[in-house]
Amino acid sequence: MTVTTGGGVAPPVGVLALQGNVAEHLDALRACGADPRTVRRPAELDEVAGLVLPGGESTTLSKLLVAFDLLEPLRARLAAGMPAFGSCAGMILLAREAIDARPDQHQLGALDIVVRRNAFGRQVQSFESDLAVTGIRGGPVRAVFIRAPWVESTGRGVEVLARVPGSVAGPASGKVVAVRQGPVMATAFHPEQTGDARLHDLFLHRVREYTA
Ligand SMILES: NC(=O)CC[C@H](N)C(=O)O
Repeated sequence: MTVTTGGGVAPPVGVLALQGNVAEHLDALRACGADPRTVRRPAELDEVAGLVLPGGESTTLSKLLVAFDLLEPLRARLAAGMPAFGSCAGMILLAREAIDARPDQHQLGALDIVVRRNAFGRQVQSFESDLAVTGIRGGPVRAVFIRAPWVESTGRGVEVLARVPGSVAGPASGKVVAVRQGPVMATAFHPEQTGDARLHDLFLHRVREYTA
C-alpha cells in the first residue's frame, strides 16, 4: 500500500513504537502529508520503506528491540539500505558505538559515529539552541536537547549536518548534533517537539530518493 502526497505516490514509512515520542513523530510525518504506521513487529517492519527511531531511553529501547524480535530484522533492513531517521535515543541506537552506555546495550551500527550518552551533563536536563542544519531551508531549526547525546567522532562516510554554535559557552560548543550517512540521518535533539516538520520532510525526501 502506498500513500499519496502532493507530488505523487510516496512509499510507506513507519515509526518504531516501542517506547518514547511516538505520537509526536507520527504527527510530524502527517504534517508533511505522509500516512505513517507504527512498527512493533517484524511483519510491520517488512512493510515500510523507511523508519523513524524516536527519542526515549536507549537502554530500554535496546531491550525492547530484543523482546519484540526486532533487533536482527532491523539490523538487516538498515544493512540493506533502508532510510532511517533517529532522534536522541534513536541516534544512540543507530550509532556504531555509544560511550557511557550500559555494556549490554545493543547498537544498530547504521551510522559510523561514536556518540556520548547524556553528554550535556546529567544535571543539565535540557538545553535549547537555534541551529543551522545542512539541507534545511528557511532559517535555523530550534533544537530541543533532552538528556541528549552528542557525536564524539564521525567516520569517513558521515556528513555533519549541524553543530552546536560556537557562541554557546562550555563543552557543548561546536559539538556535532546532526549527521547523515547515505540514507540514514540522526539528530541529538528532538525535532518532533517544536511543530517544525522540516527535518521529517527531509527524511521523507530521502525515502523517496532511495526507494525510487
Ligand atoms: N531524550 C532522549 O531520547 C534521551 C536519551 C537518553 N538519555 C538515552 O540515553 O537513551
